[in-house]
Amino acid sequence: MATRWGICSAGRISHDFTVALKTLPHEDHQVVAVAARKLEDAQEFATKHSISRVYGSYEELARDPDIDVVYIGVIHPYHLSTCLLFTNAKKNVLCEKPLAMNTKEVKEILSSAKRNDVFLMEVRMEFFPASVEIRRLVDQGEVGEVKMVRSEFGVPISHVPRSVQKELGGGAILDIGIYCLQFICMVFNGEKPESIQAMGVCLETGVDETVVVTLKFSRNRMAVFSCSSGVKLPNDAIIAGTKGNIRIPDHMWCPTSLEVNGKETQYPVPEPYLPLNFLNSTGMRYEAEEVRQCLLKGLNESAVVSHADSLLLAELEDEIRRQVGVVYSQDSK
Ligand SMILES: NC(=O)C1=CN([C@@H]2O[C@H](COP(=O)(O)OP(=O)(O)OC[C@H]3O[C@@H](n4cnc5c(N)ncnc54)[C@H](OP(=O)(O)O)[C@@H]3O)[C@@H](O)[C@H]2O)C=CC1
Ligand SMILES: O=C(O)[C@H](O)[C@H](O)[C@H](O)CO
Repeated sequence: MATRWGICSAGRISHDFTVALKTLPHEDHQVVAVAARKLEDAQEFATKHSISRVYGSYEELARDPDIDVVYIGVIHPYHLSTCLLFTNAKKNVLCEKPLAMNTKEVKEILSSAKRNDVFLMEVRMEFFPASVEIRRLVDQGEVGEVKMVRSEFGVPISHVPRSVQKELGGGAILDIGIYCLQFICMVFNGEKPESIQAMGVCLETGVDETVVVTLKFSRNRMAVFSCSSGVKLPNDAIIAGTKGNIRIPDHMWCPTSLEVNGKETQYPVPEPYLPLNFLNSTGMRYEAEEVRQCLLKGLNESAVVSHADSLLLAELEDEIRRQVGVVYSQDSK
């Protein structure tokens, strides 16, 4: 029996995720419905992706009994409301990053998933083949004890309204710095840092443009990352251990190659059948398959990206924003 997906929103990443799903066997994954705020947007999306069921509201999708899991691709400020809508409708959920605007919202989402006994996961980078290999190398001590992790993600996206306008969830940390945090948490296996120091500069809109963060972990291990919505950075990452290192040479948030002690290996993702909005988005197919496997086993969370992982990420995001001075309206509700 195929896993039947409903797509919430007809936006850019929803397009990419749908393309990613179509790279998987049809007998395993089927996109059966799409919902958007405007019916015409959903209809246009459905035509492009040959989706049979079309809804002009998220509520109609929530009422569709033939959906096994909903992919939420709305912008960050609407992750809470849509996660609550679908979990309360007993729907399993894969929600885009960041899971929500702050820790309080994440806790509300996680408790709703638990109360409704449904699966929920935040979109993360852990499932790319290159990320799977990184986890294997680190777990097996191939570079010795990891003592230092460095990462960066900078792209000039000040022209993207949702990346810079506070009411749309703008800010580098929640949009792109989150990948650096995910990477660090992945390498250090979800361990909470002993201390964190952040410094950043903000736009006139009150959201962070560029942030530099240092994290100290137990056993004198360190991590540092920088993110910026104002400039392009090399966007590589390195994991330095006592016996060697692993380097992600480019686009560390959607990795397709690794250099292990200087030896490079490619980990390609499938070619898309339609042009993508974002780099290497077909790599999201691997997370979709993780969802399917979890549902087949009757699990409500993935062991690879657990609810505790999402909670830690939100707590780190909150602390960085506190130190940098970024406050969203959602923080005072
Ligand atoms: N995993 C990844 O690689 C990526 C993840 N993302 C994440 O995905 C999410 C969406 O990003 P992206 O696709 O670029 O966003 P879009 O700007 O394409 O918006 C996505 C959808 O959000 C809804 N929306 C947009 N603006 C508003 C608004 N002002 N009020 C209410 N609803 C609105 C619309 O839904 P509708 O169609 O129903 O009208 C829209 O289609 C973000 O949270 C982002 O962090 C983004 C890029 C890559
Ligand atoms: O998740 C992402 O990859 C980011 O949202 C986008 O890549 C970034 O905002 C550039 O559009």
